[in-house]
Amino acid sequence: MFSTEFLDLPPLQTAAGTVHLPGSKSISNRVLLLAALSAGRTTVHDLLDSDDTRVMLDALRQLGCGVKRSGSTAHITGLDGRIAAPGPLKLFLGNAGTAMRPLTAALAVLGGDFELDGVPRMRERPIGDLVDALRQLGCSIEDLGQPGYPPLRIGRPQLRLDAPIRVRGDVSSQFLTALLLALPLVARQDIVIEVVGELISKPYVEITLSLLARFGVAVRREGWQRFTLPAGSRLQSPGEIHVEADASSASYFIALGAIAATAAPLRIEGVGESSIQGDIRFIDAARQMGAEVTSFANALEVRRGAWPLKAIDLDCNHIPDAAMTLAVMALYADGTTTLRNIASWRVKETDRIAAMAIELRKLGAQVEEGADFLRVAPPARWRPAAIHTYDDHRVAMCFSLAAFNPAGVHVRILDPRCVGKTFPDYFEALFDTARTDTPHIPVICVDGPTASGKGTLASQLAQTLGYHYLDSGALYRITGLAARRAGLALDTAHEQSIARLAATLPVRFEGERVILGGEDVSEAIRSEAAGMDASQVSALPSVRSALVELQQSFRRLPGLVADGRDMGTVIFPDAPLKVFLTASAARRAERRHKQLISKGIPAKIDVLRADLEARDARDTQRAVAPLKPAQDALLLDNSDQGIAESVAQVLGWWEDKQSFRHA
Ligand SMILES: Nc1ncnc2c1ncn2[C@@H]1O[C@H](COP(=O)(O)OP(=O)(O)O)[C@@H](O)[C@H]1O
Ligand SMILES: Nc1ccn([C@@H]2O[C@H](COP(=O)(O)OP(=O)(O)O)[C@@H](O)[C@H]2O)c(=O)n1
Repeated sequence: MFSTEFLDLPPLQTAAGTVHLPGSKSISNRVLLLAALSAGRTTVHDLLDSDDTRVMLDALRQLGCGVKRSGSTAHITGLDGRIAAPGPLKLFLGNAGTAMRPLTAALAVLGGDFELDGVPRMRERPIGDLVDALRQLGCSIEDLGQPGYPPLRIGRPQLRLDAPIRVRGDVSSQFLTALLLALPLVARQDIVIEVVGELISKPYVEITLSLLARFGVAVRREGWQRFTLPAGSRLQSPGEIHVEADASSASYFIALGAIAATAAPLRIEGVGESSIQGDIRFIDAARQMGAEVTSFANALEVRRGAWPLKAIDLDCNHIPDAAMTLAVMALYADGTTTLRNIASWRVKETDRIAAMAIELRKLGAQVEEGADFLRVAPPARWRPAAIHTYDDHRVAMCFSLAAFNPAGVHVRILDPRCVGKTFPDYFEALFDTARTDTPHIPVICVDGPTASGKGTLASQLAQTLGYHYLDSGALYRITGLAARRAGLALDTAHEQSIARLAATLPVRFEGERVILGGEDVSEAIRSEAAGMDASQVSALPSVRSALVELQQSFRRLPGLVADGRDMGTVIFPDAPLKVFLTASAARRAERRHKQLISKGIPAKIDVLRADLEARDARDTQRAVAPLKPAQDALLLDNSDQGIAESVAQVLGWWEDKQSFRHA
């Protein structure tokens, strides 16, 4: 997840490959409970890994259900309607409404001695309407705290199933869902549920009904008011079941395919067109705009069809969340797009109609907004923009698609971490599938002599910007180490052998750790001796060229900060910002001394200074890629600067180069 203040998207051009969407939370927890209550063993694929699903799995284990989990797959051995561990048992359900409500209903009709509780916030979330409905049925439920709220104690019921059960539908559809999931357990006769008040969130009840059907229970429905569980209903495992990905999350990648999958389709795994989620109908709208969508059992393939996209005029009431993505697709259309019947946008995470209008205008679009519509005409001239995201994950995700604009203007997404609500790795998934010509991928180079603070500065810049980081010195250090271990003297006589080693280094970077052939060498390469060895191998021209490609391969979306000696002069000559960092020899020796002592490595300041001057001399005098500022480098002497000051200075230079500074 990107937790930076902002994320700059360079111009993106095409899209390809495969994206795996995270599973839907509401489907995950329903499937787990149904699998646990049914007869037979169920393999659940693509389960969402989140707090709420972990809570549900723990509770099911406590109830004696067989649960085996490996990665995103879970094997559940169902209880076949009988609770193996009827208590006394205390179940802690965190803040998971999708666990608390249906478990309360299921345990209450089956009976036992259970106490259900959660975090303090859970004790503030109402459950009284469900409890009332269950009591009408003859369930024994005691309020242990404030009436109508958890914690609850559940005892043994005296079930009366002949009269219709009345449940309120206008507070939360989860109460109805809980009854629908639980009552098949006791359907010795037809059981009727009547909804009081206008049922909200109907698509979620659709999901419940559709999952019940997968588990062998066909609920009869009269409108949204009356539901009947037929006598003899029994939950039966379907064997295997896939948890669908969130269909509204899919919308960003369906749009991505429509806009940018020009050579081959973009594959979206986790959801197919036969999805039980209402938002999947986004596909129809995308097709109307020109997308070519092929659907598979649990995947979609999308490619660009009509281009430019076709403007549409659409009632979006049935896809309120996913429709926001259409507003950004409209930027690429051949005319004016109108999205109607979207009044609910005004009361979501933010006033989404207003937010979309403001941000689309920043990019140069002409936008008209009404109480319940949005009309978008594509920009005559695209403008770079810093997109405000209003703590709304969907604003952040859909505006990322503006980075494909044909003018190649940059797009800045402010507060990108807001995507965490539904899709924490959204931007990672985007960067995995988006393609752009290498020169578009920004690189900041930080070159300079040893102990000037390059590594410190470069890694902090990378962290602030959410960019990748290349410590090129580490590659020379690793080469030096590998050569030593191979028994090679680090001289010209062995240049070709060392170069061959360098070209095939089995090296992996795992965060701060450096792994060479399975061994963690992060410490070993940091010694001063390893630095001297690095300096020697780095003077060998064949070794330098052997490492060029590896270094350039670090230039990946969304950008790179690279530190070394020749980043700006040789490896990334086209980098938009090059910094040459220096400090006096005395200051550098002091810094290195402090650094080594703090790591418990003994060191003498005058020896360090002599070493670093020797290294400076070798680095600056070697024939190939000597240490020197690139012609277009900005010089920074940080002898009298603290770290934060150097970082701020360079970030200031970077901002000066950004076109949307004043956007
Ligand atoms: N501007 C600075 N002011 C003071 N100390 C610094 C500054 N930049 C870096 N340092 C310290 O100097 C030491 C060497 O920095 P490092 O980033 O390892 O240098 P390099 O990568 O250039 O060899 C580190 O302990 C770091 O904390
Ligand atoms: N791009 C680079 C990076 C490092 N090097 C060499 O590799 C050695 C170790 O690099 P480093 O950046 O880890 O060293 P320090 O600056 O931290 O001492 C340097 O002394 C340089 O001789 C290089 O030649 N070119």
